Amino acid sequence: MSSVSYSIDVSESYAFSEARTENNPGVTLSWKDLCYSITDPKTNKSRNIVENVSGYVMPGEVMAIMGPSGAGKSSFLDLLAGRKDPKFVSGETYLNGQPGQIKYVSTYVMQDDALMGVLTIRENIRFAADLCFPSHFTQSDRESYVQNIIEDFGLERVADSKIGTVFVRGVSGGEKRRCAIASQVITLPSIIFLDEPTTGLDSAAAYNVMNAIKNMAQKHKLTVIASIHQPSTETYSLFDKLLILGSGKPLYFGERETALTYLDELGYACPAYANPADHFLNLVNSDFMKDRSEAEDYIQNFTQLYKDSAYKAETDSQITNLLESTKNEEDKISAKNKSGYPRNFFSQTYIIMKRSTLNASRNILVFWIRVAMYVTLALLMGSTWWKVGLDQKNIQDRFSAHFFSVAFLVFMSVAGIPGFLEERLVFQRERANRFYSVGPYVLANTIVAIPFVLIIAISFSIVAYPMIGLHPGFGHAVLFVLLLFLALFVAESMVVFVSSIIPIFVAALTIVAFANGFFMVVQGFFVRRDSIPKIWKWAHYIDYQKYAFEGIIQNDFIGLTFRCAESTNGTCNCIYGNPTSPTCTFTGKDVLDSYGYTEIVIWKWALALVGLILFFRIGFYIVLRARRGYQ
Ligand SMILES: Nc1ncnc2c1ncn2[C@@H]1O[C@H](COP(=O)(O)OP(=O)(O)OP(=O)(O)O)[C@@H](O)[C@H]1O
Repeated sequence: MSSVSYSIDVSESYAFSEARTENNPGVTLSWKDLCYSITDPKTNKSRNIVENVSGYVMPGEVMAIMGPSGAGKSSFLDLLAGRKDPKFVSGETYLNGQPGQIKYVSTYVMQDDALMGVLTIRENIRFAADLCFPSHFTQSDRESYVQNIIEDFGLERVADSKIGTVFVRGVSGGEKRRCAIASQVITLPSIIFLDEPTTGLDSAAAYNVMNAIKNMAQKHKLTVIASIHQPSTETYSLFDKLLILGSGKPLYFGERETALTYLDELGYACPAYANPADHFLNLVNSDFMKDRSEAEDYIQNFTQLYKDSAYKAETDSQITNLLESTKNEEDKISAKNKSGYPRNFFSQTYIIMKRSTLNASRNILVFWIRVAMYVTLALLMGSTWWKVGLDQKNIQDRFSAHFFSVAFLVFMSVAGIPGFLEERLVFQRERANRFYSVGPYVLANTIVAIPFVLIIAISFSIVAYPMIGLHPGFGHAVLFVLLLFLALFVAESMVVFVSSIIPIFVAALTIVAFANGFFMVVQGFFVRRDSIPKIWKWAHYIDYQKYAFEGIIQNDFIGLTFRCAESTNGTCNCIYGNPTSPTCTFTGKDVLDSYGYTEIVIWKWALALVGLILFFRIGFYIVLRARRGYQ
């Protein structure tokens, strides 16, 4: 094992806790009479979700919050971690016996594993390290930390295996969970909150996860609090302290080792060979009692027994001692709190960009299947509209080709939603744990999208443009690609904007598909522009597909000369331009004029598309900013 120590200078970073050296032995977390109440929307009355909970956990200890389903475990964990609206909270929380901002010294690990499936365990942890270690750490320092935490979590054997996606079978559920935890606690924050870290794992995997956490807590003097559903006997034996909740009330708080003695004293001795956690939880579970008032009395009885017990008195006196002993000390933890991130704006942006590029380029579903689909579509279009020609009868075919190119390309941008939602989860966790802020993330997301959207626009055009036989000349082809690129970029920006508001795949897909369908209707292709009803005119002017389509037809038609139809007796029949044209031809301008497309200026239309990109990207930023980090 590497000998690198974990001493970190907190003055430079907030994702970090203090260095746990001999002079700084971690943070004791204590809380007194914590309550959380909400206003019940049905009855409009106040309802206590957590009631008068007191306790403390020392550095190096692991505390488990246990209780039947609905007992208030997650609510209490959130409350302790400072994630509940202070309006609904009462009671006090202390860091080393003093009030302090818990978010600066803690990390909250949520239940679901927000990881990038196409990256390996090492890559996931390494990117987290890159983001939250201050810049004075060299690359090799960071690598040593990454290696250390991989070893601490027993992940060495699978460190270079991918997490796994729907296409690639990855590591096991337990390994994935350990990686998710490792990548969020790499900075060894003084306090770690874990929301049901073992849920969904078999008992062996659950034990491995908790054992890794326990070892880490002891080795680095971390204070760990975890909500746990139903631990096995082995996992239960790893806890130092227990908080048992029932209907939001404390039924026991104290050493894990004395919990069974307490039950014994009450006359509920744990049978030999029984799982102590199961025994305790079965005893305090009133869910299946038919009479609700009897169930409430049952829990109330346990609450009172605990309130009157020596264990409760001992806890209160310990908390008082803790507060007394630090009363006259300088407020060490709050003094170090200031806003800021471990890396500067540009480093954050660069690291997120690097990770997103790697993620997108390896993600078959997100990107390469889309490229393949666009190329296939280009081939289909090319063979259908093959060398569309310059005859009068082909005018409508040309319009349709342009409409379809824009419409289909932008419609398929919904394929980006699943990839974005996966990335968003990672963002949400990392932001909540103060790895980086919203600005760098939005900027990185925007920059990374550029080459990918460009590849799509080029790969489609390179096939479709010559096959259909659009306006000859390199400049025209480049303009075609540019307009398609801008339209696609607006569509991608709309996708991330909508998905950030409603991060649910089916809902985001429906809304984006609806918006795109609506924009097609008011674009001015199916219905002449001057026939669009007044009530939909506004939509026509904010319709990004209109600007792309009109720019593309201007680019294609202007400068081309078309042949009029000739009747069988040789007379010329021109429906565009001069009906009695002596050359029996008409120009592309004649066509556009006849449909009322007289005011198109390509650069202005391109600017309108850039404006819409900015609109959605700024909207995306505002939505993410408006949400609290953990929402
Ligand atoms: N914001 C809220 N509005 C209404 N009820 C709430 C709110 N938050 C929590 N509750 C209720 O409080 C109780 C405790 O919820 P909580 O999720 O904390 O329990 P839990 O012990 O973590 O449950 P589980 O083990 O099933 O996840 C539940 O009855 C829940 O419905």
